[in-house]
Parts: sequence; structure tokens; C-alpha cells
Amino acid sequence: MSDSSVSNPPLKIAILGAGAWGSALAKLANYNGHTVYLWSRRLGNSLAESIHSIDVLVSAISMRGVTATIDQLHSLKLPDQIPIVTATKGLDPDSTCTPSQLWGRGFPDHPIVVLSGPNLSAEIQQGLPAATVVASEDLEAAKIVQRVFASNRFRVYTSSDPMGTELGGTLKNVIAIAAGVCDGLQLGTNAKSALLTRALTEIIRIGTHLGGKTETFFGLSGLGDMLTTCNSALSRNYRVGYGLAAGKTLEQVLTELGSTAEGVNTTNVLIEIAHRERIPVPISWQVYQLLNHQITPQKAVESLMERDLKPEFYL
Ligand SMILES: NC(=O)c1ccc[n+]([C@@H]2O[C@H](COP(=O)([O-])OP(=O)(O)OC[C@H]3O[C@@H](n4cnc5c(N)ncnc54)[C@H](O)[C@@H]3O)[C@@H](O)[C@H]2O)c1
Ligand SMILES: O=P(O)(O)OC[C@H](O)CO
Repeated sequence: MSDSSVSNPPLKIAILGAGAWGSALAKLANYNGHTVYLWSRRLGNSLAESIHSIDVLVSAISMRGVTATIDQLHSLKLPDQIPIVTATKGLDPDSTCTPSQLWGRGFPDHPIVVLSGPNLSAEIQQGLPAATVVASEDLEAAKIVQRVFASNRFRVYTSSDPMGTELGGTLKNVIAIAAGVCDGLQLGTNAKSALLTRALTEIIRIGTHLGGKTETFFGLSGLGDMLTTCNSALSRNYRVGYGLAAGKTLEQVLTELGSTAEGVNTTNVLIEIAHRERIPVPISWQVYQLLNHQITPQKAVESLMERDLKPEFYL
């Protein structure tokens, strides 16, 4: 039997963000025998000490904290050329950039690796089996990160399409809100299948326009994550839609949630991008209007059903 610690030596990993996802990632890296320094503003530990002589930096900060964290790291000394892994699923409202674009601009000498997939943290904390994707233009860096997290309970695939991998995980949050509305209104299985299938077409349209590859959106970080997030009450984005369908206000739902639902901000940024780039996004547009108090859930369904008739695909 081979000794995996020889081929996979223990590394020092800093994980920034000790929320639901950062804590689950820390557990996965610990399980493989790596030394993990979990940092968060709330824990009050020192960021400088957490990143001292590390081999890999992982960010599991929610979108609203990414720029501030990059700025904070700039004043510190990050070990040369270590991979930076971003596990955030969001879009920056100021620049409309993805987190990996922000990290790439902030640290151009470091390989940037995107980690994204169907990964509900509560299931991973229970040790249930799951799979994910680590994507980078630097395949060696992706392989290092693959070895950090891969185990008999977490299967990690590499990819050379960071943009597609990141956008799949980010854009599905908008669709998860729509799926929560669909289930909350009890529209049935046919409606749910129609919603998710047309949503995938919409995600591919916008995702490929922004640089992702079509195949990636059919993979774990695209379709895979959409199926997970749109079908589980563990998903916070799904719960936002479900709550709105029950007649709650967005403010009420978010207060009850008490945790990050990235789809709300992502919808607003996505609509800004779609308007700017003239990309049709009919489902996301209904989610946008719903979140911004412009329509009811019932009216959103009617609007989608009454759109102009057209072919499914322009073959
Ligand atoms: N929870 C999951 O199942 C899951 C799975 C995959 C990806 N994600 C993604 O990971 C990210 C984090 O999600 P989460 O579930 O851990 O959220 P969370 O609300 O549990 O934790 C968010 C973390 O970000 C930190 N943070 C927020 N603003 C900050 C700021 N200004 N400066 C520094 N730190 C700040 C918080 O302190 C906390 O540690 C999100 O983008 C989410 O979409 C979550
Ligand atoms: O709880 P959500 O909706 O943020 O979803 C968590 C993960 O993104 C699922 O892969």
C-alpha cells in the first residue's frame, strides 16, 4: 500500500473567512493532515500571523468582504508565488468583476485557482460524499490545490477554465432564487424542469459571453451546482425565493436567514452586465424585478409564460 503522505506532504494552508464554507474547507484540509490557519475578522486573530510561511492561501470570504481583504493583504507580506484559491460565489458591485478577477489584479504574480462545485457546507461538515472543481490557467497550481482537498469523501477535478467554473457557481444562485419561488408556489415538476433547463441556456449565454467555455457549464460547477442549489432547502438562495413565494418581504427573509445569500447582490450586478452587454436574460430579469419590489412572484411566472413564442434553439 502506498503512503499518501509521501506523495501528498502536509502543507500550511491559510483559510480566510471562518463562516460556513471556510469552516467546511478547513475540515477537509485538516482531514488530509494539512496544518490550517483559519482567519476571520470576527475571530480576532492576526492576519499577518495566519499567512506567515504558508504554502496555499484560500479565500472563503463573502463577496462584500473580498476587496477589503485584498487591500488588507497588500500591506502584509504574502509568501512569493503561492497559489491563491478563491471559493467565493459572487460578483463585485463596484467593478462587476468576479472574485478571481479581483484576486488576479491584486496579486498578478500569484497563480489564481477557482474552487467551485455542488458543495452545500452542511453536508460536507457531516462527511457526506461530494465533488468539486479546481480551475486555473496554471494547471500545476490547480493540481496542488486538488491534492490539498481531495479525499475519499471529497472528489476534486481540475479544469483549465477558471472563468466558466466561477460563473457557473455564481450565476446559479440567481436561478436558485427562481427555483425557490417555483417550489414555494407549488408550480409542479414540469414547471421546475422547464425553469432549470431554460436557466441553463441563459447561464451559458451570459457565461460564454464573459469568457467561460460551454462544456464547463454542463459540468459540476455549472449544471451540477444548479441541481444542488435549486433542489435543497439547505441552500440559502433557494430559501430566499421560497420565502418570497410565501409572501414574506426580502428584508424579512434575509433577517430570518442570518447568513450570506449571494444571489441577491449577484442578480443586481448580473442585470447591470446584461444591460451593458445587451444579453437577453429573461429569467434573471424576473428575479431582479421580484427582489427590487417591482412585481409579485405570480406576476413573474405570468411574464415568463407569456413571452413571444420562439424556437427552443436556433439550429
Ligand atoms: N456555505 C456554503 O455551502 C458555500 C458553499 C460554496 C461556496 N460558498 C460561498 O462562499 C462564500 C462565503 O459563504 P459562507 O457560507 O461561508 O458565508 P458566511 O456568511 O457563513 O461567512 C462569510 C464570511 O465572510 C467574512 N466576511 C464578510 N465580510 C467581510 C469583510 N468585509 N471583511 C472580511 N471578512 C468578511 C465573514 O466574517 C465570514 O467569515 C460565499 O460567496 C458563498 O457563496 C458557500
Ligand atoms: O446556500 P447557498 O445557496 O449559498 O449555496 C451554497 C453552495 O453554493 C452550494 O453549492
